[in-house]
Amino acid sequence: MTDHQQLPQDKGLDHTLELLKEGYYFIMNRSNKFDSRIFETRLLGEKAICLVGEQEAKLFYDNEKFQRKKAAPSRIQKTLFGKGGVQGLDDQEHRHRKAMFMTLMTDDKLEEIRRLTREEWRNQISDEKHEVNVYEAAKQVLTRMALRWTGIPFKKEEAEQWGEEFSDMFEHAADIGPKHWKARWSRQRAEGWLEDLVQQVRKEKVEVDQDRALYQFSLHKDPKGKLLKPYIVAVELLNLLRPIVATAVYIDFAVLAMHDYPTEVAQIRGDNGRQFIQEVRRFYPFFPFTAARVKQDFIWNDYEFKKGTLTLLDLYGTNHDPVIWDQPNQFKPERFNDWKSNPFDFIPQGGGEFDIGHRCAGEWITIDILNETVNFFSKEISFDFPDQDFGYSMNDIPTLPQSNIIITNIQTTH
Ligand code: HEM
Repeated sequence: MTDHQQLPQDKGLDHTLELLKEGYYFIMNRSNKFDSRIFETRLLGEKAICLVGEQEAKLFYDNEKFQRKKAAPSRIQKTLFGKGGVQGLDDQEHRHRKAMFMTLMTDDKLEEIRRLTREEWRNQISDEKHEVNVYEAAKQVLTRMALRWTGIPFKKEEAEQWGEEFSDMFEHAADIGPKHWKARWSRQRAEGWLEDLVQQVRKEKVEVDQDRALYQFSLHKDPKGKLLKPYIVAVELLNLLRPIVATAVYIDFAVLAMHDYPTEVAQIRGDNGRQFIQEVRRFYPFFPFTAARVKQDFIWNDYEFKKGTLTLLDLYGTNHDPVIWDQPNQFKPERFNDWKSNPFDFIPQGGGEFDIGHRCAGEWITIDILNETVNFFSKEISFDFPDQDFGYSMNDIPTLPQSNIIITNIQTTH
């Protein structure tokens, strides 16, 4: 018997099917039912603790209490993350690898992200076009931008194929059946291609810009002073390429927001784009939650956490937590006018610190891509929204507007 409080328990043998059915609402539904920001459930045959809220995020990002080793399910590793990448590392090894990513996030390199995004949107929609599928166009724009930014040589006609493979990894990560296998196959192909490229860079058989990720990752040394294995470099390059292309999901939602909240478009034109983008990242669903394991036994708020227990932090739920957000289910960019954020309240891309924690390495890149894109759509082109299904489901992960957002009668205005 324990003297500590019992965690509210989601009764039943396993709740994986409910997770698939309830999608983004799975943790919130139970948190509301138990009137508790912490509860216990069972997923994929094991006990899991679920957390939602700011204080709970603070707990989750405490490196003394949680670790990432073996936190991601194997099927997600084989599609979304890859094996041996930064997401699954801890402590000194994690800090060292994360620094490899964060040294790319300089003002100059972010400025280049903005310039390349602008250029590639202009290339994509250079002439008047009758109809554009925004999601598909965004993936193509971002694939070319990401390959250029990382310094990866490619032929123009190959870009679309690479874009499809990068997309398979995040579009079908949680699927079962043939789509899952397609995602695995895409990852294997992309890793193989990048591994070869890394070997060529090391043997100086290909000319590459030394300032770019391809070169820097290829020659990066681990804490023991050894070069990373080529397949690990490939996994980490995909940790840049894949999520840059995944930003197409937010782009699609940003254009949906331009349709659903037309008064806000005037605000963007008046240079209030940043608040609009932050609200897109808060309001629309993308990553439902993130996972870690208890590093060592500890007590928190009189609840016992046992070493090794899988623990999920609800990112979507925390971004819709009424304790943090006034009218969380309303789209209100002005809430960010005077917003004083801390590392644990606004967490669409994870919380905590960038350098010592697992917060998304590409958060600034994401904001810059969205900024340029929203500027392009609101200031450089005019277009119409034909009739289409603007709805999106809350149980597909990741979800998208049913129609992918189609725009017609596109004219450049500059
Ligand atoms: C589409 C927008 C994006 C979303 C929604 C997103 C979301 C996330 C989330 C939820 C995490 C995990 C946080 C955690 O487990 O605590 C993460 C980690 C990461 N993201 Fe992103 N991300 C996005 C864009 C990017 C971009 C553009 C890049 C790189 C250019 C990137 C690179 C990474 C890396 C390397 C990690 C692992 C960090 C670590 O484990 O220390 N992400 N992202």
